[in-house]
Amino acid sequence: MPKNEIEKLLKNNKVVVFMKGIPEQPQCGFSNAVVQILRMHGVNYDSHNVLKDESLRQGIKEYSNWPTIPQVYINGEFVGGCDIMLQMHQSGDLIEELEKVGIHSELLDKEKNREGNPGDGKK
Ligand SMILES: N[C@@H](CCC(=O)N[C@@H](CS)C(=O)NCC(=O)O)C(=O)O
Ligand code: FES
Repeated sequence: MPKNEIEKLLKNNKVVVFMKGIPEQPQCGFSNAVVQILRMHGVNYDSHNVLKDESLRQGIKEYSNWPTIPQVYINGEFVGGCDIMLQMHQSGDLIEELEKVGIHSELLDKEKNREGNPGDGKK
């Protein structure tokens, strides 16, 4: 798939995921991990199933110069695959990156509620 076609896909949503399968039924553990992470943050995103489109499967790897699927894009920029998303999730960087593009992570609200909730066992 040519670069300009991919750019069109990237413009459709702030968060775009290229994966194997669909969010409701990922076809690979790596794609599933990314879906689970985004779900935890309550992020709305576009997803594209590369297993249904061989030219997309190859095209997206050339576009990002990244050899594997899944691939997550925020504001049209390649962010990473499964390992990077997991790291960013664990470090808190993902919340920050989402915030930068005006997406408020649901996980942030949950953390705040915990801190502000007396009797939750936290000191
Ligand atoms: N370590 C990778 C795991 C993803 C991965 O290894 N994907 C492989 C197997 S699903 C892949 O896309 N291979 C090329 C292909 O299937 O086109 C990550 O962080 O995303
Ligand atoms: S499809 Fe086999 S590891 Fe992803």
